[in-house]
Amino acid sequence: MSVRVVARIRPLLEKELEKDVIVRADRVEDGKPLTLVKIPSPKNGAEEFSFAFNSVYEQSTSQEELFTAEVAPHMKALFQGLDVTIFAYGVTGTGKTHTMRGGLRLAERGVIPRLLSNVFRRGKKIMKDTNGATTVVVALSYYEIYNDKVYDLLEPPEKRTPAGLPLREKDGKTIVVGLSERSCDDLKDFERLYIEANNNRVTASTKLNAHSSRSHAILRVKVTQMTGDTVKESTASAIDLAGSEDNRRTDNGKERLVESAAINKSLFVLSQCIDAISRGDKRIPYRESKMTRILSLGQNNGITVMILNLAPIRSYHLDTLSSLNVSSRAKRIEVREIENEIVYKQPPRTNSGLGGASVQRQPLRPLNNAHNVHTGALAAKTADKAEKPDKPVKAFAVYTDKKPAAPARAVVAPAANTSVPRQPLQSKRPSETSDSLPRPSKLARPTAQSLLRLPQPVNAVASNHITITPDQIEAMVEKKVAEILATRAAEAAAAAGTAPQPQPAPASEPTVAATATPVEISEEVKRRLEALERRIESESRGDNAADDNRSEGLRLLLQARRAKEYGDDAGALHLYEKALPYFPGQAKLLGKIERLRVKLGLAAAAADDRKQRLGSAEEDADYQEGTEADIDEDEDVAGRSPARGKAGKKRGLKVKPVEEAELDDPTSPRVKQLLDIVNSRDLKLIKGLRGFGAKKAQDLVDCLSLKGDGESGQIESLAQLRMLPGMGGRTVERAYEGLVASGV
Ligand SMILES: Nc1ncnc2c1ncn2[C@@H]1O[C@H](COP(=O)(O)OP(=O)(O)OP(=O)(O)O)[C@@H](O)[C@H]1O
Repeated sequence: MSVRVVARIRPLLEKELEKDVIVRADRVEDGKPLTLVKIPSPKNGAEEFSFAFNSVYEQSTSQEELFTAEVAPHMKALFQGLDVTIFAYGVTGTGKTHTMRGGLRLAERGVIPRLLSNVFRRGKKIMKDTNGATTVVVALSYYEIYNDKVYDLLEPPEKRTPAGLPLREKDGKTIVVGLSERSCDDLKDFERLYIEANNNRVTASTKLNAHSSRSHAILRVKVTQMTGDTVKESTASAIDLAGSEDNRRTDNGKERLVESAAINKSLFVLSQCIDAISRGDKRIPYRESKMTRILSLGQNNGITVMILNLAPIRSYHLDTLSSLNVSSRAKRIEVREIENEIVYKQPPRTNSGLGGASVQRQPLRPLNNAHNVHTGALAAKTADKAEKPDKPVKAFAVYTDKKPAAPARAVVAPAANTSVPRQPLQSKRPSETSDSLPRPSKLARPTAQSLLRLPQPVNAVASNHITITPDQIEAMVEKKVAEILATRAAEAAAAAGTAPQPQPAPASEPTVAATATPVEISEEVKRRLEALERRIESESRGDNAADDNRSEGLRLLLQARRAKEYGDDAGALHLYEKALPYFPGQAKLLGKIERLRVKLGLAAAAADDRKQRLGSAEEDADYQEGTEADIDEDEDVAGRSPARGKAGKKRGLKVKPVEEAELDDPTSPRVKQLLDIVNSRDLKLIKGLRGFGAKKAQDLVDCLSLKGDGESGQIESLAQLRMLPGMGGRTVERAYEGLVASGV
């Protein structure tokens, strides 16, 4: 299966104002097609996020242009036996129904009527070209998923049962039991059926959209080609998903809230599936909602086009960012398309009810790299034809266009946060390099520069690797530490009513200031340097995963926020904790974690943790400022919540902070004990580690089992453990501290 992800920005509606437009389409460079969506940071309007897609369609794009570019190229594939799925995703009121169904006027017709028109035309042509030797039959099924129940839209509403139609797994496929199917001879037939069926669809008025679709609508167009004894069957599915919405913005009543919770939950599961697939997880949670079960993203074969609908205005800001993040993950899903097999009439092929998955599902094979390319021969061919000479960018990236803050400093060249594209590596596969479009660089872990909050160099955009030397790092760290210690000393002196300490050395002198004792400084410097070296070391390993860290962190935060909205506090906590390594020491994030832990009755550990973390959090707060960990709504961590009070009281429980050297000593009994537990791959034992919930433990076991059973499958050191997906420094430290505290 290949997934092509495109974005469409809808025009302004009546009453919407040009001055509120914040979303725009852009290109990587002049002369290239539109492939970027740009949107300002909600925290800092001067900073802009960019999301890259296979294609971006701006406000003025007509229905015909979208269809011609995104759907028409796959019609040939449909008749060659590939399943084609087109789905519209986005917040309510962003134009999904307009895109899929469209208006009544000819020019306003959306993807669905155009697709049907194309299918009938091609079908007739095939029959004519083969002098009737091949017969093409088109059949429709159309149903909706409303409040996680499936209803047949081709049947009158009175026939609906409260429980809806059941789903069943059969031969590895999900089928809707009892779904009707109508054969359809021409466009007129289709229009009659479709209009009638749409009257059965649940829509309602919300504050955001007067005719909001409250259900996911799935139209399956089954194309059966019969030549002699052979039958080739393929399905085009067009899916108009219900809009995700923020209930705080909709003033929804009880009924709407229930609907909305069901919609949001299924879309949340969809985003989790997309994430799981793009991470290469073995377990894809698609069974957790009917919509994802039916959509079978990650299970089906063929071609998928995901159209992300976006509203251009400010009132959708956070929702738009959230959708952009989800679709960005979808863009990384890439597996080979498989043509549906040809079957022979004897015995005749049974109708699947779902139509689409007429062959056994083939599990997704995610790409090892983070690029989305059409590797399938067919897709490559269509892509070549459709996209030459301006093939859309093949890589997905999220990055900010931070404006240079200060004059250039020659010493440091930043690794990321640039809007200037990076040249593709020569070693890449031809399909990745052939489009010759440069790939914009992504946000990575904080660079040495950002860690120290040095001014951005003017020439930042021209560079994409670290050129900082160890001596320079040392000088900078020492300078920064000296400044911090001096400030603290001054504050302490002021608080104690003693004379103020001297100010730190001027910025031009990257040496230790004379405000703290040499012993204090060298220990502090050593600790910071080691931490910094580890970070730089992992960064300079240069793997693509590190390159994605920031966007991964953002994604986790957005997911956590959603989980919280659904009342899934445990899930939210887990996701916030997973996000923490990407925003180490981020005060607000720590606050959210702490509050959730308290809420979930994990107060003691929260207090413990908080105290452990605060030391570095306070120091790090300045360079972390403005990271997207702040993206959501909660008040500052230093806040006055009862949680903090409670946590504060339990501080006596804190164990002695772990020395870094201790953690890196493989002969330390605790380190050995922790490694033994990890290497046992025993879920129960791992779950018993501090900071490990069921999910994290399962993730670790899954990850270890991927490494195999041989010697190489063993984790030899905590440094190695830290590098595993989902682990990170804090997790390992906490697990270690837990063992120390329990004194086992
Ligand atoms: N490309 C477009 N051109 C003109 N009007 C558009 C376009 N896209 C959307 N609209 C208009 O915007 C409004 C909202 O669109 P639509 O109902 O399709 O949103 P939706 O995403 O399907 O919302 P929901 O999820 O609530 O069903 C409609 O009035 C629609 O006509």
